[in-house]
Amino acid sequence: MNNDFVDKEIYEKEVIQIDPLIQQDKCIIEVRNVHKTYLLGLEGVTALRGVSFNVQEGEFITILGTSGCGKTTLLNLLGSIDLPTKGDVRICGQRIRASTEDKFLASLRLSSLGFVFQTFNLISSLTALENVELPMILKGTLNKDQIRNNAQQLLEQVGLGGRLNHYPNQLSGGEQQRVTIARALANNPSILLLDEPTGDLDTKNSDLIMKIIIDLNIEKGITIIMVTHDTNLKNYSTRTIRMLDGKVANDEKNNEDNRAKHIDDLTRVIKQYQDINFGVRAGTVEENRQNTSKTEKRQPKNYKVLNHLYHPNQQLDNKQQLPQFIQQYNTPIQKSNPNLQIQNKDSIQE
Ligand SMILES: Nc1ncnc2c1ncn2[C@@H]1O[C@H](COP(=O)(O)OP(=O)(O)OP(=O)(O)O)[C@@H](O)[C@H]1O
Repeated sequence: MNNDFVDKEIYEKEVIQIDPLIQQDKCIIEVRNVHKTYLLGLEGVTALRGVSFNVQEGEFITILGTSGCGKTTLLNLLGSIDLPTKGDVRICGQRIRASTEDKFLASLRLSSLGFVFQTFNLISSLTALENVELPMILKGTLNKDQIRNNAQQLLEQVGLGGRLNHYPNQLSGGEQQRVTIARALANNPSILLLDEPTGDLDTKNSDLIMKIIIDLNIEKGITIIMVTHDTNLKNYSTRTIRMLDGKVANDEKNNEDNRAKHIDDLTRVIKQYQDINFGVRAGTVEENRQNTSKTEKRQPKNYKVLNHLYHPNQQLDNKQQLPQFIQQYNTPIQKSNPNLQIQNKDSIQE
């Protein structure tokens, strides 16, 4: 990591109360009594009301709960996209709090975290290959050839070796989501955070995406945290957290045999798709409509393109802006975080 980005908080050794049953050395995320209140006009909207749990390295956690219970808010805090109003979040040993600098958070996200959202968030003016290259260019530790090779390999891993130079609008929804996964993996993240990754996909593409995610967890040991409305998807994970009204209502380990059976079934189904027609095509509008019974309808979030990788409010809409953008990224500018201004710590409703 570039030393310019290293926040002095890295060296702080503040003691946080850890559940004694959990092995501290394998704990990759710690969430302690986290609250989040958004200020909407003059009123506070409380999204999280005292959430605590630990995530162990290599876990695959599904977060379920009804609309508005705080799942996305929690995922954003776990990904350091947003900051808690009160409470402690530690990601890969780094403490995140309201005063943590944006530059440090952006660097942490770039190095350790991968994000996949329901809406694919690809840059429309860049090819699949260039979209996957971007996080590596921004990190700035590899040369041009290494970046190109890595991006190509990642796209091959998700079955898109034949689509390297396609632009997002030349790809199906499932293919775009696979590019997003390849991009999320570009800097070898320890943690992959997914918000409804299959929410906009038909069953076949949803199956294929899930298989890729499962393989990343089992074969590469990447810690997965996935928000979904599709309760069936919990069968592929090792643990399920159910949220209710901004709190954890239930947190339990999933049955390993049940998981293995569902993964076997999924592998078999995918093999059938590929036997019939190599690759998985996106569903037609009609097919997608028919498939919605499986997943509760959800309004897609209006994420700004790739904001999760960079500073808040940073926009990158076309290729021409890229060099200037990279230069800006490498220049230590401290931008104020709007969330800090709208939070009123005294107004938290317990
Ligand atoms: N930026 C914001 N400003 C104000 N209120 C917000 C903001 N983001 C979320 N909220 C509110 O916080 C609460 C939790 O929202 P969140 O998006 O985390 O829920 P969710 O469980 O992910 O819902 P869904 O499943 O519908 O996506 C909701 O009441 C929502 O209206």
